[in-house]
This record gives sequence, structure tokens and C-alpha cells, in this order.
Amino acid sequence: MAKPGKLRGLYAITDSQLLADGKLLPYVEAALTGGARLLQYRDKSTDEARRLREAEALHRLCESHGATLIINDDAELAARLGVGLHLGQQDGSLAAARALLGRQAVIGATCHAQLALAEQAASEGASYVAFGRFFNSLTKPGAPAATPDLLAQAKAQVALPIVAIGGIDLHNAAPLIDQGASMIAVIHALFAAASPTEVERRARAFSALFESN
Ligand SMILES: Cc1ncc(COP(=O)(O)OP(=O)(O)O)c(N)n1
Ligand SMILES: Cc1nc(C(=O)O)sc1CCOP(=O)(O)O
Ligand SMILES: [Mg+2]
Repeated sequence: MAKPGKLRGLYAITDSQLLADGKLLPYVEAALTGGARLLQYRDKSTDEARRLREAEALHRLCESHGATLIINDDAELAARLGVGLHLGQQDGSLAAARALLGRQAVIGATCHAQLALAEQAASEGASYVAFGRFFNSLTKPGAPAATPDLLAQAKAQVALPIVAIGGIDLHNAAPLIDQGASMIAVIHALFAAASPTEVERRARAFSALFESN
């Protein structure tokens, strides 16, 4: 199981379009330097060789910053690297992933706006539960909507760290943390930036929100 306190703070998620043209590693390094505690490699392509290469490079970056790498969707790739995994409702069995990755691995589960899905994920061995989307998301506009009061209910009912995701930016994140989110997962408002310096500035600002909460 993850150490207490490890699953708190900014959770950066990569995006293949935003981080094309050589931006993946410098922008991720900037996010980690700015304080991101978790990094999810989210790449929907079927180019296995490139995915392995990129995930290995991200693993090295995360290790050098003391951050946790999570692979989206792909339990085999997570097992190959010995890192964490995020699974949605259509991405295969959480219990099987836990058996494959072992009890130390961080495994997250998408729960949309449903507490029942979070309770099920907890019983199947999840390390955290993710709710969203809380705001309009440019990355995933069709994701089912959730409201912030869900976070307080989840905190009372589910004994796992809670991730909030979907359209989160520096102006709307704080109330989600106040309501019970221990991690804020962000793509666009972190990585749609003109330079690594700007990514680092944003990551520092997101991370600072956790210091006053
Ligand atoms: C932290 C986090 N929360 C939710 C998701 C969404 O997962 P999923 O529903 O499987 O959708 P895809 O990301 O696979 O398109 C996530 N990736 N990370
Ligand atoms: C990948 C993903 N899953 C969501 C969900 O609600 O399950 S919202 C989302 C996209 C998050 O990106 P952005 O910070 O750019 O909105
Ligand atoms: Mg998925």
C-alpha cells in the first residue's frame, strides 16, 4: 500500500497532442520541478515501441524527483516498468491488476460521479479513487459531470485518497481541495503552456494550494 501522505498534491497527466514536438520530457520535468507528486503517462496510441521508450524516460524523471509514475490503461506496461496504473471502468479488472502489480503499486480507479463505484474500487484493491469531471474539460469534453459536494460525501464514505479531475485550473481548484480532494489531476491548465518555465510556475501554484489546506 502507498505510504500515507504520498498521495497528496498535484497529479500531472500527459497529453500526446499538447506534448508533441519534443515537449514531453522538458514539460514533464518542469511539472515535477514545480512539485507534481504523481505523473500519469496517458497516450492512446498503439505505437508500443514509442510508448515503452517514453514511459521509461518518464520513469527515470519521476525517480529523480521522488514522484510516482502511473500508466494509464495499460497494466502490462505498468508491470514491465514496476510502476503504478490508472484504470477506467472499461479498462479491465482492478483485482487482476492488483494481483499482477503487487500490493505496493499505486493503482487508481475512475469512479465518475458514483460513490458506489468508489466503494467497489476500494473493495477490489484500489489505492485511490478519481471523480470527475468537475468543470468543462477541453481534453475530455464528453466525460460525465460531477459536482464538488460529491467530494465531501466520498471523504466521509470511502477510506481512500480522492482525486478530482476534469477542467481544473488555478482559479477553480481550491474549493475541490477544501471539499476533500487530496489530489488534483490536471492536463490542459498545466501543459497548454508556451514554455517549460510557465509549466513550472503553474505546477508551483497548484502545489501551493495544498500547503494552506
Ligand atoms: C486520475 C484520473 N482520473 C480519471 C481518468 C479517466 O480514466 P478513463 O475513464 O479510463 O479515461 P481515459 O483517461 O483512459 O481516457 C484518468 N485517466 N486519470
Ligand atoms: C482524462 C480525463 N478523465 C476525466 C474524467 O472525468 O474521468 S476528465 C479528463 C481530462 C482531464 O483533462 P483536463 O485537465 O484538460 O480537463
Ligand atoms: Mg482509461
